Amino acid sequence: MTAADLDLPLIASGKVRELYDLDDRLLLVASDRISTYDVVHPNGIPDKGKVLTGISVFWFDKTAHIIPNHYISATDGVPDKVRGRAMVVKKLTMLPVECVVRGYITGSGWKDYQATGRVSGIQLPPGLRESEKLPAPIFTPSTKADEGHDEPIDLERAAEILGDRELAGRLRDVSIALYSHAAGLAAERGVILADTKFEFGIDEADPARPLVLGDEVLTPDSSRYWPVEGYEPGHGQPSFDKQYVRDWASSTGWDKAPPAPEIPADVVAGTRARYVEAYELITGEPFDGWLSRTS
Ligand SMILES: N#Cc1c(N)ncnc1-c1cnn(Cc2cccc(F)c2)c1
Repeated sequence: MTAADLDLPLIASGKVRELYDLDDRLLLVASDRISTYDVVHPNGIPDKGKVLTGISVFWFDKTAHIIPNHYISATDGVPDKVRGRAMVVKKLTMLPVECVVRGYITGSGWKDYQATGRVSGIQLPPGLRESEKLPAPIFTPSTKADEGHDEPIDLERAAEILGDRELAGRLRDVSIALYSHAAGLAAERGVILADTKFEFGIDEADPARPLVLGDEVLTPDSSRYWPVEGYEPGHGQPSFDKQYVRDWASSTGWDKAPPAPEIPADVVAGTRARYVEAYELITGEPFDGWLSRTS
């Protein structure tokens, strides 16, 4: 699968997203590409990009009272070719720290905890089980790696990288406030928000140089969502959106090294259904509503 190939200057491209230049703004495009075990499959999931964009727009609206964000529009200025899966956003000076908040101990955090009893330098109580809810959400920042995985850092190192101890503390406080608010709303809808990653920037176009929430926000690609039904500490939890395709990938005997296998039509359809279900559970709205609002 290729990038959206728009007649716009491409600024950046990730595994599943592209960023285009609109002079004083940017166009953030979510593709239908899907990666499992950090490898992108040759065929995508129809409407995945639209689901993730719709979820971001939902959360930008629900969190704007906590911190301003870069979202401008999902219609005005969006080329027809990517309508519904692209956002016009403010051009920010992005901060070089990934702001991860964990409400549950899992993934790389679980591995660090098993090895050291700590995550990103934060001492946790002994005896926690995998996937257990933490006594309180923790801020576990990481550096942005160009290749490979981001490196976990503690708050002091984040302050050094930012060159601003107060800003590091603000990123921690705002990230935890955003996570806690979103986790509360998700819980009301029967979904556990286990952890998430925020990215922030400075809006230099504003004389006040405010801190602004950027990137995608609280999507299944930047977060771990688990169904409350069946939640059980002591082992890994099924990913709300990707478990279906991960289970298939594991059943094929694929060694998880590139190239990733082509996803069969039935697994594509089942995965699309999980993404649409995630949109409707998280937002409380029918997915068709997003498509009609942006078509
Ligand atoms: N969001 C945002 C943003 C902004 N509002 N202003 C300036 N820069 C960025 C920006 C730069 N890199 N990224 C990550 C990224 C996102 C999407 C696709 C990619 F390839 C890479 C985000």
